[in-house]
Amino acid sequence: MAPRVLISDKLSKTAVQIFKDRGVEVDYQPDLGKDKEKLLEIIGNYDGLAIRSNTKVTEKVIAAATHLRVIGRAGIGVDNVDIPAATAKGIIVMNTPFGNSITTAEHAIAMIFALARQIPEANASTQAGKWEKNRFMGVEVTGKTLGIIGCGNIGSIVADRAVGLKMRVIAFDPFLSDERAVALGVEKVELEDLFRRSDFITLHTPLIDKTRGIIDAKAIAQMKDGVRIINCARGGLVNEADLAEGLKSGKVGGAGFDVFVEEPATENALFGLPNFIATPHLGASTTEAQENVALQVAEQMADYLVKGAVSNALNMPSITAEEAPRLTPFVKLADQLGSFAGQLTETGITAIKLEYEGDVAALNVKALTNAALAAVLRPQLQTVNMVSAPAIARERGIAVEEVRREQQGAYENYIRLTVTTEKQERSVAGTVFADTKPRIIQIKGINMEAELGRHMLYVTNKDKPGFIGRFASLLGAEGINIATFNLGRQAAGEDAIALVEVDEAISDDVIGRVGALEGVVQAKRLSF
Ligand SMILES: NC(=O)c1ccc[n+]([C@@H]2O[C@H](COP(=O)([O-])OP(=O)(O)OC[C@H]3O[C@@H](n4cnc5c(N)ncnc54)[C@H](O)[C@@H]3O)[C@@H](O)[C@H]2O)c1
Ligand SMILES: O=C(O)CC[C@@H](O)C(=O)O
Repeated sequence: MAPRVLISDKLSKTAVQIFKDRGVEVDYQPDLGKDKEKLLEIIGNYDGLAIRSNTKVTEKVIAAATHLRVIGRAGIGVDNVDIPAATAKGIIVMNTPFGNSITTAEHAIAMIFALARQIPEANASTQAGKWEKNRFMGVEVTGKTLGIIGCGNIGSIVADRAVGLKMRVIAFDPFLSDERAVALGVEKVELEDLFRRSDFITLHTPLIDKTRGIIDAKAIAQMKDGVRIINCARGGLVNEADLAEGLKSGKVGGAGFDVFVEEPATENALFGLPNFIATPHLGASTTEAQENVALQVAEQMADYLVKGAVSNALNMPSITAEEAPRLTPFVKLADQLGSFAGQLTETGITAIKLEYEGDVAALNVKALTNAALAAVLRPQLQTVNMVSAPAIARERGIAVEEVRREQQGAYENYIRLTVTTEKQERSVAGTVFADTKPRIIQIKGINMEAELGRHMLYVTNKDKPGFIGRFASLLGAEGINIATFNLGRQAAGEDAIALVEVDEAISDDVIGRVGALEGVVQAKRLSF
């Protein structure tokens, strides 16, 4: 029977034709993304789901998707897809990482000009018959400083265009190498410096814990009077209430937003404020970009459903059909080791080393290394996948080393991942037992044996009596159920580690209070 794909958001008709040409049945329902109940009702009938951003692929949708094998995002951001839930169910999530980057960068540049010359307000006033020539005094962009927060795909294209406009371009991106900054013609700066020096600030990061509210009242206070702020990346990067205050007081001279905390944004505190320009998440909406992403997503999904070929997957490496059964548990282990280290890494990575020992060293470790690299980089780079990870690591000046030792040590097979940053070296090791379940067996040289669950808490502390009681009481008082509790320590009284699985995600408040417990050195929430 031919595989069936549901397209639940508005996609170029090119996608429909490509699916058909490649032997895939296709059901095009462009407004279904808005109808959550209907989606839940019918999703069980499909092998593939092609989406843009209107369809929210929640845990509930995935639970109802009894036959789903692949979700294809015609675009970049996959924050509308519960990737861990999809991964747990073996559903591949793919995106089209580059198809709309130029278009989105152009939207940001359009916002810069629209703000500099107040084009939307001048247009409305002129068409209202007012001819207010003196009201709309603009500024030139030539010679002005543009601060780019997040210099990845889109940020780099914005930089290139802005350099062409004779702007002075500075960028804050903790993962931007000095060499890449030089190649782009941008000056790499610290965030405070960027706030202090920029005439225009444009955001191009994913929305992650580190970037949520990266522009808030404190940041705005450090900026130049009259600064203009552009957000064509994700709602939530800028605190909307704080920006509203900035616009009202005149501290912020204007803001151009394509994305909002709540979308669709039909009401918002920013609407109607002086020199505030809004577009309804149009960053990717050009004929060219929509053709690109529709064509690419349909090709990728059809190739997977018909031939089993995997490309641009965010949760799966490229593996041939023959290798799959033996490699799969090790891919999962490599992904867990990388994800563990990546979530704990907060500064620029300089090197990543993978050591394979025992049986695993004889396998196609390339796929495993790629899986680990993608997982290490994923918290910072939304678009990274197993295919793109090695190139991105190279581009960012990260040295990747692979070591194989086929003789066995204490374990039949063993993978150790070491991440070196500008500040420290962190290693984590794991194995796969006969039950094919990956286990973490060593963190920072401390032995333990733990299975990783969806919601984990990682605590490092001084090994002193009383810690476990205080910790468990705090979680108990919050009604947080502990699923597994794994401990390890260097030696009595020295550094100790607790790796704890809990049944639900832990709030910022609770994680802060765990961190403040006596004896705790670090407390971090991790999700897998
Ligand atoms: N408006 C739209 O329609 C539209 C279209 C496409 C993409 N987007 C969004 O644009 C954003 C950028 O996309 P991209 O393709 O350039 O992604 P990318 O992954 O190529 O680049 C993101 C960059 O952010 C950097 N970064 C990560 N953490 C950071 C931090 N704490 N501070 C500063 N920089 C940090 C990364 O190092 C990376 O260079 C994403 O949020 C994406 O979802 C929006
Ligand atoms: O599909 C769209 O219109 C938006 C896409 C954009 O947000 C993305 O992340 O690619």
